[in-house]
Order: sequence, then structure tokens, then C-alpha cells
Amino acid sequence: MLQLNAVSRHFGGLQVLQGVDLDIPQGGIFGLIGPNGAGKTTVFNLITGLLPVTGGRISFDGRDLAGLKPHEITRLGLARTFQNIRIFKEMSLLENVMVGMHAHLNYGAAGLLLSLGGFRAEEKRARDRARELLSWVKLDHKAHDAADNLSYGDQRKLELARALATDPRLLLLDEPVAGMNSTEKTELMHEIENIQRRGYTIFMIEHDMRFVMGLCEQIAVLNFGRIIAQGNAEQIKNDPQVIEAYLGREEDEATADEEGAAA
Ligand SMILES: Nc1ncnc2c1ncn2[C@@H]1O[C@H](COP(=O)(O)OP(=O)(O)OP(=O)(O)O)[C@@H](O)[C@H]1O
Repeated sequence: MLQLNAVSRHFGGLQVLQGVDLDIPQGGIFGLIGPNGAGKTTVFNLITGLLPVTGGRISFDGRDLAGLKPHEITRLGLARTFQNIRIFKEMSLLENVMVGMHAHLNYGAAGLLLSLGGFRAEEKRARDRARELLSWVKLDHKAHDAADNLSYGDQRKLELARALATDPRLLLLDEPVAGMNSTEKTELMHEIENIQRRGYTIFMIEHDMRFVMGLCEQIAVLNFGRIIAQGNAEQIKNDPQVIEAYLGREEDEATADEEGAAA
């Protein structure tokens, strides 16, 4: 569904991605992991058109995305959430999701929110759909609350509902469980599985190993801008290069923390 072929990106002299090949198959849940600064968010920024590639090719359903603007890529059926939450805190949850829909309606978000007369029928459809999407992440009972009042975990879920509002076929999630407690993580795991069962393809970046390993059928590992391994959870856990580059580093940090605490 989504293919990256020999993709590279540099920022001045800093080579952040080199020869990245990825193939995200339709219908699955695919994970991208790697140490801090490996280049994961840059991969999403290139896919969604926020940054141009400096080499290689990205295609979605066989269509080259080069030169397309972010909103044009969204219209092709590709949506994302961000590592840093980007919701409108002064708006209700329902309004936040409805704003996400405006790319697919015939008039702008402002008209939608002001309930301009001739748009009532379409507005009702949008509202019903927004409420349905909120129910997918178990937030429909808070539809009229201000987004500002949500816990951090619920704000992440709201972002997910808003991304779904653009009617994507592929959903990119950038660290969906960052800041969530373990109950929230378990709930989100089920909600993402249900979203996948509804026919969506999911591609996520996530640091939480239990979450990634529990949810993703395929996982790719990025280290210093290169894909060093790809496989299922079992293969990734046992890959010596991954252990060295990623899991090993965590153990080093844990050991250092223990030593620090003991000192
Ligand atoms: N717009 C930019 N300009 C300059 N350097 C950038 C830019 N975006 C990212 N970088 C650099 O590229 C490298 C990779 O960053 P990126 O955010 O893609 O990593 P990441 O794997 O997502 O990290 P993390 O897990 O910490 O979020 C970092 O060294 C970062 O400083």
C-alpha cells in the first residue's frame, strides 16, 4: 500500500535517513521502532509531505507522492497523528473531530462550526460521524466537553479520532501511547485492533516495546537513519543487531541508572 524505495533525507550536512526501503502492506498494523534520534519522525514527515525527500521515492497505492502538498496527500487517504498533541483545546471534542473532516466536505470548517443554514443536513451527517468516531476511542460520552479538560491519554485518543475524520485508508500514529498509564495503553491497544478490523491500515512509531510487540504484525527497526532489521515481534526480539543497537542500549541505560541510584 505504502512503499519507500531508497529514501534519503539530509539536513545540511546531517544525513538523517539513508537508503530506507519499507513496504507497508494493506490491512495490517506495522511498527517502526528505533533509538531516539534514529529518524523515525522524519520518515513520517517525508510520507506526509511536510518535508521533501532528498533521494528515493515514496508511493501510496502505486502513486508517487513527490511534489504533493500535505493536504493533497491527506485527500489520497493518508492521515497522521503527531508526537506533540495538536488539538484545539478551547473547542469541544465533537468540534475537534468535525474540523478534521473539513478536507472532505464541500465547505470550510468555519461554515461547519457556525452552522450556516444551507449546510444543516451535511452538518448533521458530519456530527453523527464525528460522534461515531469518538465512540471508537470511547470518548463519545465527553463529546461536548472542552478538549482542555481531557487527560493526556484522552487527548491522544481525540487526535486519533480526528485523524480518522479525514476518512483515511492508512493511518500513521506517532507515539500513540506516549504519556499514557498502563490501563490507558491496554485500552488503546484494543481500540487500535478494532480500528484495524474495520479495514484501516496502521503504521505506527512507538517506543513502548510491549505495545509494539503486542500489536504489530511486522516491525522495522531504524538505527542512525538505516533500516537494520524487519520481521515479526519474535524475530525482532532475537535479532542481534537490534539487541545491540536498541534493546542493548536500553539495558545500558538501565544499568547506568541503577549504578547512579546506588552511588
Ligand atoms: N527539520 C529539521 N532540521 C534539522 N534537523 C532535523 C530536522 N528534523 C529532524 N532533524 C534531526 O534528524 C534526526 C532525527 O530526528 P527524528 O525526529 O526523525 O528522530 P526520531 O527517531 O523520531 O527521534 P525520537 O524517537 O527522539 O522522536 C535528529 O538528529 C534531529 O535533530
